[in-house]
Amino acid sequence: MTESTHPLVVAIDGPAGSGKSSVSRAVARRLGYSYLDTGAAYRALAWYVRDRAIDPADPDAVIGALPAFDYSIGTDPDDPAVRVGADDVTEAIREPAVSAIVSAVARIPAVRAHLTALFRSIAAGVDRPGIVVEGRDITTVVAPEAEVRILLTASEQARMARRSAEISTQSAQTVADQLRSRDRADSQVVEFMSAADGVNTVDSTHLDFEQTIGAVIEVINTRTARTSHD
Ligand SMILES: Nc1ncnc2c1ncn2[C@@H]1O[C@H](COP(=O)(O)OP(=O)(O)OP(=O)(O)O)[C@@H](O)[C@H]1O
Ligand SMILES: Nc1ccn([C@@H]2O[C@H](COP(=O)(O)O)[C@@H](O)[C@H]2O)c(=O)n1
Repeated sequence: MTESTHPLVVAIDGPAGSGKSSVSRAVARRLGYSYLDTGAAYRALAWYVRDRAIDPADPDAVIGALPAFDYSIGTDPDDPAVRVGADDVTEAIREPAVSAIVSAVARIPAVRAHLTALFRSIAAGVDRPGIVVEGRDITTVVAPEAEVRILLTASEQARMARRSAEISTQSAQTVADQLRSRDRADSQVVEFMSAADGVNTVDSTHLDFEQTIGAVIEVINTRTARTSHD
């Protein structure tokens, strides 16, 4: 067995509202790992484009905005602050107006290539022994060689109920419609509804939050024990 020189990568994908951010963050905290929310970068770009009145459906205009898009994110699970230039956009990127346009920005191949390179460089540079990276294409595109790859899923009904419990400013029906339409748009671009070869599925439909964290850590322990014996 040789000493690893790069942080152990735990890649987690899944549909909207499956618990990727909250569970990944909690798992990273428990294991003393870094945490990278890749959706935050797509959201921040959508926020930036909107802020500058650029049409998110115009790929050339969005690509033209990339060189000046000065993005940063914290990888400490206790402080994953998101900034664009001097603006702290941690809260703003969660607004429904950003959620409504993020899929249009995320479907542009040059945007995906730009952000994928950024994610890889952030993940390689962390100073903790591991990093949990979550999104839609982490197990398949961003880090297909990750030591641990997980599809975190839950039934549409469970995801909608959890999400609408968080959002008091919109009706349950509106929240459900938006979640469904974002998944539909995103799944035309990347596959995150079913697990790729070698990816472990954790279905949290009948698990509470704590049980889901436990199930993810169990996969990590199993996969890393196996890797260290290879
Ligand atoms: N197993 C679980 N049981 C109950 N609630 C959960 C569970 N997992 C996550 N949640 C809750 O579900 C909600 C959605 O979770 P989270 O925001 O982490 O999902 P997500 O996959 O990152 O969503 P999105 O892709 O839309 O950003 C949160 O309120 C979270 O606390
Ligand atoms: N790896 C990823 C991550 C996210 N996206 C796009 O960003 C949107 C927001 O992501 P959340 O995880 O915060 O919900 C998502 O709807 C996708 O459009 C992506 O394409 N790839």
